[in-house]
Amino acid sequence: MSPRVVLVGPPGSGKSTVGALLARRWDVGFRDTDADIAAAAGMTIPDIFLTHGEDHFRALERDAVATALATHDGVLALGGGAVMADATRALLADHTVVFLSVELTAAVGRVGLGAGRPLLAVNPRATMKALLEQRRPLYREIADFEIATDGTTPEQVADEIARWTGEPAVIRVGGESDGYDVVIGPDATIALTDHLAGATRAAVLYSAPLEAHAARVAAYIGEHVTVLPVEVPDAESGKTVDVAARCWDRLAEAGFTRSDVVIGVGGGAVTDLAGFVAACWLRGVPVIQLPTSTLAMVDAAVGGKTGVNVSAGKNLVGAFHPPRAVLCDLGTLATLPEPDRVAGLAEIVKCGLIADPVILDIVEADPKAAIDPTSPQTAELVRRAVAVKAEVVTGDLRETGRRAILNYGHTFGHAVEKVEHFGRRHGEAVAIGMVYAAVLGRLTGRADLVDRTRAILTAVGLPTGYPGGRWEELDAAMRLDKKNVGDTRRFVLLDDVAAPVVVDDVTPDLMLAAYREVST
Ligand SMILES: NC(=O)c1ccc[n+]([C@@H]2O[C@H](COP(=O)([O-])OP(=O)(O)OC[C@H]3O[C@@H](n4cnc5c(N)ncnc54)[C@H](O)[C@@H]3O)[C@@H](O)[C@H]2O)c1
Ligand SMILES: O=C(O)C(=O)C[C@@H](O)[C@H](O)[C@H](O)COP(=O)(O)O
Repeated sequence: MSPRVVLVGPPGSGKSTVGALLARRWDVGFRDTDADIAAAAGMTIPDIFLTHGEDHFRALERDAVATALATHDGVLALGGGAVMADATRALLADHTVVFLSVELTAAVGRVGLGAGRPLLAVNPRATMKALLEQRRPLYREIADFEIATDGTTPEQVADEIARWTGEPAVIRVGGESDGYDVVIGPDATIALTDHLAGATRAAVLYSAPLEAHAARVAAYIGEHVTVLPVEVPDAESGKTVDVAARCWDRLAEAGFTRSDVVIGVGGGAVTDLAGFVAACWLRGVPVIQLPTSTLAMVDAAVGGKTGVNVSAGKNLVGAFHPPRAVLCDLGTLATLPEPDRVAGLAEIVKCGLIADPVILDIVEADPKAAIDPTSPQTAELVRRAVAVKAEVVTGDLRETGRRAILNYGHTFGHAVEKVEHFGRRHGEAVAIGMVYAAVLGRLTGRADLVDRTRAILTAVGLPTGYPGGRWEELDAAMRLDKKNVGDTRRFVLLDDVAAPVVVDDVTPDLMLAAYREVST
């Protein structure tokens, strides 16, 4: 038996409040070792200090922590000084420990001037400052995860801890009646059976690298529906009208009706194809997306854009067809090749640049963790990026206005993909496109984000330049961009981080100048 999570932190960090919230959320018990000590001694903590001294209290505390770690399976909060004991820190090494950090001002503001806290009885502010400095290294030594509680509510802290400990995040896209959930977690696939209502058949579209996962999905739903496995060519080679037609033939053979469901299992190319196949069959059947790449989770599978490529360009044929649900099983990322994980970070960084600067902070703080499919940072980055897209799409499903900001970096990025005959990863092209857009932003008098954009993309291994001598092809491809209206050329630029604007007044000279600046 072991606590689900152990909360440590200084006085005023909110351990007891957050601990009680988590216990209720998980329907488990909450235990506080300070309360255990007071109950066992039959007196308050201050009285223990006054009557028997701190050394005696610390001995009682060591025993109380050891007992709780061995006998409690819910949420456990330790007294602020418990980590001072070497023996306690040694015991905590085998448990999931979260450090709730708090800065001095907030801590003093929360605990007041020491009422009822023996260690803060004299000169509380100076004593608290010394405690924080003395104990912070010890908290960090034993913590698996640290969360700053300054400026946040206990509910927000509990949410973040729940996510970090693997609880699926559920993000709603659209309204309660016409929207859908995006479920993000280590085993999100298990939610699939919640979304098969009314279906007799399920066509599972997948490509070879996902054959094993698709087989697991088919086995998992096999007792609920008749499964029609449909293997499609991998990556961009599957995003064609011919492949879609072959899928429709398979649905016809299986007698697929409007109550049946298409399930896309794979990267963005598969989810785009699956969505397009579902959008057109019988003029629309439900699709459930099971994205297995970072990019598909944070972008392709969410938002309802479906489509295929044609010789004239990328994604030029398609439909808006929102899914019934999107299940982002983070566990599938373990087999995603690193270049594809890196490519997905481009769309995550994009979300940081257009809407959520915390994304940029997380990636800049630890680029390696951002690439690691098992890191808590990856889970948080996926959740934040999905939240950005969900908020934008909810307000503008068919890209009649604000949704265009999600296209940041794509005008030049899609042109790169076209010029390279879709041979380059979408995320890599978008990365180059974001540098191009940052240069255009500076050239048009907006914030200069070029260096920060280049630095963050380089830190995770994304390209930031493009060969020269290809302007005519690139310019011609950008003329076909779906954002363009009439003869105007529209770009999404940034007045500053999280301040996107859609403009149609970028001159050809500036477009060429920006290309020259990103040319390598
Ligand atoms: N519809 C939209 O709104 C939208 C948004 C962004 C991108 N897209 C589209 O998404 C596509 C890019 O998606 P992508 O980056 O996922 O590329 P992808 O679909 O080509 O997948 C990249 C490679 O990774 C493999 N793969 C995927 N998940 C895996 C896993 N868990 N384990 C092992 N291998 C795995 C795939 O089989 C493929 O070989 C592009 O076609 C782009 O246009 C669409
Ligand atoms: O969902 C959107 O809208 C986006 O622009 C998201 C993009 O990141 C994504 O690559 C999308 O597929 C591009 O849309 P498109 O309309 O330019 O094909």
